[in-house]
Amino acid sequence: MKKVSVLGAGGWGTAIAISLAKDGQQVKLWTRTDKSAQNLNKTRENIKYLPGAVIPANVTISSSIEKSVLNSDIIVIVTPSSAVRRVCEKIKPVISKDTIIVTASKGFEQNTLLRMSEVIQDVLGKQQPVAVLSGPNHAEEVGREIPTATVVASSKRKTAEIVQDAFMGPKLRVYTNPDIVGVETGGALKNIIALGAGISDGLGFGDNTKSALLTRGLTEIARLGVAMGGETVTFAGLSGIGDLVATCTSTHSRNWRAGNLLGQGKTLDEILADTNMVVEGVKTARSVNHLAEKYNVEMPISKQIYKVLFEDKDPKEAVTDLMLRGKTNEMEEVVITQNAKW
Ligand SMILES: NC(=O)C1=CN([C@@H]2O[C@H](COP(=O)(O)OP(=O)(O)OC[C@H]3O[C@@H](n4cnc5c(N)ncnc54)[C@H](O)[C@@H]3O)[C@@H](O)[C@H]2O)C=CC1
Ligand SMILES: O=C(CO)COP(=O)(O)O
Repeated sequence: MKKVSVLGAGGWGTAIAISLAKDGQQVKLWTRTDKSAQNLNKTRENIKYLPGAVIPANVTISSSIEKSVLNSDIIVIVTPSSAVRRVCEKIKPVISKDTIIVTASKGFEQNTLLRMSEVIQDVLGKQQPVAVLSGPNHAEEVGREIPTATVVASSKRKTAEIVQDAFMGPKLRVYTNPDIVGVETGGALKNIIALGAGISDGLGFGDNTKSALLTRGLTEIARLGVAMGGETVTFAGLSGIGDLVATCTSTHSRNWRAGNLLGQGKTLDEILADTNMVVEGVKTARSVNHLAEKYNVEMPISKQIYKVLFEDKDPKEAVTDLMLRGKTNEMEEVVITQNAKW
């Protein structure tokens, strides 16, 4: 049995805590406010973020982050990506150098453009063992114990395998992968394409359109991911195409839902004001606008979505611009890499 702390009690943090507790781990779940801790303790249900899933008795819920991480073997950080640095700063004085830190948040840090695992090592040091958990994993389904598969990536095989053992169970199958960059970028970048898939559905377009968006979206995700150091083949796996399909085709997805409303004519401000949930793709679209420039890669779909989000571009005009973009060859610029190994 492992002692696992889950930091962040939104939908995904709650589902992770439930899944780990059902597999027999000793779980502590940290939530930001006293009020939220009291409510979760009283109802044993996260009514705001994951209604309908019972939080087992072997999950200890607290609003004290210090108490929540004390003596843990594994700490899973699953707040919105914008809060990951602050969370690391808070736990730094209390955690051991051997504790494995897992990031389950999908995004980049806005001002530094760092991946979440890089943010963690920036604060806690390069020696701290770090892993990334990412895959097609809607909290609503994991919380209801619907069979799901996911990936744990780490530069150290032992670290990945410890996390794999802790999470693996009859309802959650866990694969390991040495390609931390590929797994992490796939999980973050698909949120932008999910916004696009939602826009397409909101505009009343069809399956052909969405399939084109996903396929060409995957091309540009892999293009940037490989430029950042990821392996081509990772984007064909669960954290690449797998998560892209789950997110772009599901009404569970907050990114798809936000895009759908944009396609129907709502503004971004209206949409964000109307939800208490995090829509990571919005901030990621900003980061990727800079990352594409930094790595000198073409990301036409992400670029048009950026314009719709932040430059008031009419989504229909964005689609026309994508359709009439300069002619190209499907096989052009395909870069095959495979370097990451243990
Ligand atoms: N919901 C899902 O199915 C999945 C979500 N993720 C990722 O997990 C991360 C968290 O998402 P969800 O759990 O869905 O969030 P959510 O939208 O369900 O709820 C957000 C949670 O974050 C908390 N929060 C907000 N600001 C915070 C801060 N500064 N410090 C600590 N907590 C803060 C809120 O109190 C709330 O509990 C995101 O990066 C998301 O992309 C990854 C896989 C699946
Ligand atoms: O990452 C997810 C599923 O794997 C959840 O996606 P959303 O953040 O769009 O809900």
